[in-house]
Amino acid sequence: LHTAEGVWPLPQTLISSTERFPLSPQAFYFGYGRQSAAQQGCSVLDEAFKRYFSLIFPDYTSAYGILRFSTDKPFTVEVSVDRADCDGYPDENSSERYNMSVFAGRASLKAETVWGALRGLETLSQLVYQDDFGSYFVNKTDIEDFPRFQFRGILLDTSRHYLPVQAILKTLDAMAYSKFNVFHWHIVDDPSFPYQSRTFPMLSSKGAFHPMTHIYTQSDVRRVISYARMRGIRVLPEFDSPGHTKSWGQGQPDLLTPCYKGGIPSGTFGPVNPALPSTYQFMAALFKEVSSVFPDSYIHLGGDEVDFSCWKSNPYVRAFMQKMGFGSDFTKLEAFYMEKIVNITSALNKTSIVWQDVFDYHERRSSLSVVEVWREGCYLCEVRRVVKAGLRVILASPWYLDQPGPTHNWARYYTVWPLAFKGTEEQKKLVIGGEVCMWGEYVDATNLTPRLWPRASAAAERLWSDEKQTSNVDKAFPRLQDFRCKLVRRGIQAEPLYVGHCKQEYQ
Ligand SMILES: CC(=O)N[C@H]1NC[C@H](CO)[C@H](O)[C@@H]1O
Repeated sequence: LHTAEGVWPLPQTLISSTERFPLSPQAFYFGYGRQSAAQQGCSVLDEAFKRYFSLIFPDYTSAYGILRFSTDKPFTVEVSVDRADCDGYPDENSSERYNMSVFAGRASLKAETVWGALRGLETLSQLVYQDDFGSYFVNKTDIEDFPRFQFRGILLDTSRHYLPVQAILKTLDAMAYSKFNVFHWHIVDDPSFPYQSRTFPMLSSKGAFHPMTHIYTQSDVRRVISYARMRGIRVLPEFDSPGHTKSWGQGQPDLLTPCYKGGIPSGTFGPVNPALPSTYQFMAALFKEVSSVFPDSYIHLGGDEVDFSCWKSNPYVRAFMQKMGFGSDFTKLEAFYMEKIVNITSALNKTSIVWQDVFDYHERRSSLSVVEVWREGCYLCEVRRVVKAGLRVILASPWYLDQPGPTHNWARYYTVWPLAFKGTEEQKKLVIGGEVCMWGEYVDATNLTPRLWPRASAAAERLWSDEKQTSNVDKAFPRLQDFRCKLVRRGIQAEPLYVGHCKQEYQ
């Protein structure tokens, strides 16, 4: 697989030939085109040139190299971008389009933005191959490429199990190899609160599994955001409420609803208490901090799986319901609460994403922006309902990779057709992309990587490539096997798809 067929995800249009050019590491250069708006000193690309040199020539060390690679005909990769957004962040509108031509002695990579250039460098790194003697080659190739969907995410859950920062950075590396561009950080939940808030330090000192070893300091968070930016990956933080907030109550007394039994508090707590003004003051202060720590203009507010029984048992909440005219319809209370939080974050210039439960409960859906569809069943029916309401959709349902089941069944994540519902072109445009969810109930740093890769890469091709060219599982299988060996060579412990071998096995 030495042609562009060997690139995963498959580029939109590619023309490659059997003509090939030898490469020698000590005569291989990255440079900026004269017309490029970005030039030397562009942080994202300078870093990428170094990173991709090592990825393209993994066994090259200067001493070793000189002995072996004699053909020192120089090969230059000339990168040109229209916009020098070198010090900015990728966002939901960033163009990732690139065009690349590879011919004798030279490759020309052109893109609108540095983010598109990063995608082209990843493709180039997958086009280079070694013959059985270890010599490097690249075939003559012409590629025009761009993503089918703008939002291509991976969710990690760092509450059910704590993930060391190194595991998160490793996942960001692997994401870039498959051209994912959003890291959805489900950072806190019921069991633990590892985010160290400077406004409310008690949240992690009381709510983390351990206040010193199982936390993310502000510098840890900044490191993840910076590492992701260098790879053209957005970091989308999720602070899920009003449910999934048990750990919040440890550090913030009075935040959660006291459940009642027989007319008196039972000592257990439920979702965030929607009846207290102090709740919204706390939330406003927390989201004010979160909005300044995470630069992305989107924020995920959760809103999934709210159990109403505790709210029902609490006389003060019931009285609040009467006062608000909600009667005994608790979905109105959840909608009221979510609308308040959406308003808090939009006042902070953030666009919110919520799980589909919020949409399902809501009448006044106009206050919502993006809905993430995650429930099983006819998920395209749900997608259709959401786009008919004029809202944008992220599809996660078919890609819950944390779920047990025939884990080797990568085809199950490949044969997904996100737009296979009755709708207008306008409505289909509202499907902005999809997301692979790796929830943490049974996952920590010991099994995260093999459970995520290469199965998530099956979704990556669905989200990046042209559907017509990538709808045949039998044609994809050898390509994904080949790509899995590239991941292994790059130090990603991607599990095997079936019987076979890699030239270089993991060790
Ligand atoms: C939106 C959502 O998925 N909520 C919960 N659903 C089941 C998941 C495990 O597969 C997690 O527990 C997650 O917190």
